[in-house]
Amino acid sequence: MFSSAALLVALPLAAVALYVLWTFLALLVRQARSPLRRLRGPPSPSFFMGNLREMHDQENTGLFARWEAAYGSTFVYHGFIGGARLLTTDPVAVAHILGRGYEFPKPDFIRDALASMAAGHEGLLVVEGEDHRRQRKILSPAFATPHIKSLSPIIWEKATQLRDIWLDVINSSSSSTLSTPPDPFALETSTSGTDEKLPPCARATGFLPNPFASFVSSKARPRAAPTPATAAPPEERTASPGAKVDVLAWLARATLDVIGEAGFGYAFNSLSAASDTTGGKGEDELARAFAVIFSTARKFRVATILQVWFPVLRRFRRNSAAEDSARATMNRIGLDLIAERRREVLEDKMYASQEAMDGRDLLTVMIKSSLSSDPSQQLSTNEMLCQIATFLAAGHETSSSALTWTLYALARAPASQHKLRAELQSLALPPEPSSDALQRVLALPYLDAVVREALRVHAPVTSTMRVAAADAAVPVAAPFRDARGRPQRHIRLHRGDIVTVPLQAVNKSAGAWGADAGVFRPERWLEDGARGDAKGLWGGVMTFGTGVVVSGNRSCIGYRFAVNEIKLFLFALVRDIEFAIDPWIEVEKRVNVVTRPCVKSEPHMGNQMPLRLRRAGSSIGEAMSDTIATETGGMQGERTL
Ligand code: HEM
Repeated sequence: MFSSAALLVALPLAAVALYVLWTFLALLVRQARSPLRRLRGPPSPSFFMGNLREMHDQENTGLFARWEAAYGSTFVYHGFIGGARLLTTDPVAVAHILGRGYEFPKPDFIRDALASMAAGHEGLLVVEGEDHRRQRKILSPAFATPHIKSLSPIIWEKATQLRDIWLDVINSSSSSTLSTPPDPFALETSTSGTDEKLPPCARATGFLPNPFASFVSSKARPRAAPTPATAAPPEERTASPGAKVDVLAWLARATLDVIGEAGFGYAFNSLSAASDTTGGKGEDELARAFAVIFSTARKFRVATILQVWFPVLRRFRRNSAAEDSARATMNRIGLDLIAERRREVLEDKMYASQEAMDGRDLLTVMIKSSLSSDPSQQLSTNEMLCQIATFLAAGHETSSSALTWTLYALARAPASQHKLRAELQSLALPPEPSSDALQRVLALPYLDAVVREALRVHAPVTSTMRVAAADAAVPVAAPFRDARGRPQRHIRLHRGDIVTVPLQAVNKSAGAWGADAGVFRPERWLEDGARGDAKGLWGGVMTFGTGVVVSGNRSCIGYRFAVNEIKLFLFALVRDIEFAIDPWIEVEKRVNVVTRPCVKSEPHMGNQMPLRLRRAGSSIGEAMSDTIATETGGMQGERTL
C-alpha cells in the first residue's frame, strides 16, 4: 500500500507525465494528418531538429536557392520532431498569406518570443485580431506620410552628428586602428548583477533559426584595444585607404538616438556618450535596461524549446533579478513619458490642429489619437507602454542594419557610390534645413533607387512565420508538383500548420527579378516600368512584409519612417565621405531576427562592419566616367552574399 505522502508526490508527477504524453501525442497526430506531408521537400537530417540546423546559416550557404531549384517555389522543410512546415516564394501565395494577417496570425511561440524581447504582450507587433485592428487604427496617424515628413529635421540632426563624428575619426585615427564606440548593449557584470557575458558572434545565434533571438547586437569583444587580428593586416596585403570604422556599431547608436527622440521624445544621447571619456559608463539608463532585456531574451535555453511544445510551461518562466530591475526601469521611464505627453496634449490647445502636431514625436500623436470618448479608439496605459518598447524593438536595429548593408553595398560597388555622390552633391541644402527642404532629398531619383535596391538585396528581416488559424486552400501563381508528382493549384493547410515566408528569398527570386537578381544594381529601378508599384507591394520588394491587405495588415507600420531615415542618413554621410572595404574581407550574414554582418575570419569580434572611410571630394566628373563604365559592362555591380 502507498503511504499518503508517497501519493502526494506520485499523483502530481503522474499528472505532469500524462500532460506531457498527451500534448506530445496530440502534436504527433496533428503533424501526421497535415496535408503538408504530401508536398515535396528536402530530407530531414534529424528527428528532433529537422532541417533547422542547416537553415541557421542559410543566408551564407544559399540553401533556400538550392531548395527552390530542386523542389520549386512551394515545398516543405521539417521543424522540431518532424513537423512539416510550408516554405513558399510563390508571389500569389505570399501575398495571400501576408495580406490576411488575421487568418494567418503569428505562431504563439513567435509572439511570445517577440513579447519577451521587450515589445511586451500588448504591443502592436504582438497583439492579434480585434486588439490589433484597434491599435493599428489608432497608431496609423502617427505613421502617416505628412507626420513622418515633419520628423525629418530630428533625423537630419542625428545624421549630421554622425557625419561630423566620422569626419573627426578620419582626421585623427591611424589607418590600422578600428574605430568603434563602446558597445551600448554590452552587459557588464556590474550592470546586470550576474556574471553573464554576451556570447561572441559565432555562438550568439546558437543553432536555431531566428525565432528565439533578439534585436540586440552581440559584441563580446574587449572594450579596450582591438585584437591583433584586426590591428594590422598581414604585410603582404594592401589595405584600402582611409580610417577603419565599424560602421555597424556607430549606426546602432545613431538610430537609437533617432527612435528615442522621434519616437517618444527621449534623448538617449547615445552618440554623444560614445565620444565621452568614460568608456561607455555614461550610457543612458534606459538604453542599459533595454540591453538587459534584449540579451536575456536572446539566450537559447532548452526550456525555450520545451515551452514551444508545452505552452503551459511559459507560465512558470522566472526572470532574473537583473531582468526584473531592467523592466522596472523601463516601466518607470515609460510611464513618466506617457504622463508628460498626456498632460501636454490635454493642456495645450495648440494640439487641436493636425498641423500643430508636426514634428511631435510618435508617442504624442498616438496619445492624441487615443484620447477619444469612444472606447474602441482608446489605448490603455499598458498598451501605450508596450508601444514604446515596440518602437524601440522594431525600429532601431532594423534601421541600423539597413543602413549598414547599404553602405557595404556601396563600398562593394564604387561606380554606384560615385554616381550617388554626384547626385547628392548636386543638391544644396541650407545649414538647418526645414522638413520642406529635406523633402527634396527624399525625392532624389538615384538615392531612391539605391535605397530600394539595398533593401531588396539586404533585407534586415529575412523571413517571417505564420500559422493557419483554420483549414485553408492557398492559391498559387503557377501550379506546383506534390510528392507524387501530381500538379496542384492550391496549397492545402490544416489549422495549426506553420508557414515560413522567406522575405529575402522572394526579393532575390530570379523569376521576378531576372538572372541578375542577386546583384546590387540600383539602375534596375530607373528602367521603364521597373518602379511603379505595378508589381504591387513595395515595388515587389518584401522587405517590409507587405501583402495585399484583405483581412489584417501586419506589414511594417514604420516603413515610411525607415525609408526617410535611411535616405537622410545616406545624404549626410555619402555626400561627404567615401566608403570602401579592404579587398580581403569576407562578410557573412548572421540572422538573429535582424540580419547583421560578421567578418568570416573574425568570428570572435562579434557583429561588425569594418569599412574604410575618407573625406570625399567632388565626384561629379568621376560619376560620369563610372556611368559609362557601368553601361558598357566595364564595371560589375556588387554580387551579393
Ligand atoms: C529598415 C527598417 C525596417 C524593416 C526592414 C522592418 C521590417 C518589418 C517587417 C518585415 C515587419 C513584419 C513582421 C512580420 O509580420 O512578421 C515589420 C513590422 C513592424 N514594424 Fe518594421 N521594419 C523597419 C523599421 C521599422 C520602424 C522604424 C518602426 C517604428 C518606428 C517599425 C515598426 C514596426 C511595427 C510596430 C511592426 C508591427 C506591425 C503590425 O503587426 O501591425 N519598423 N517591420
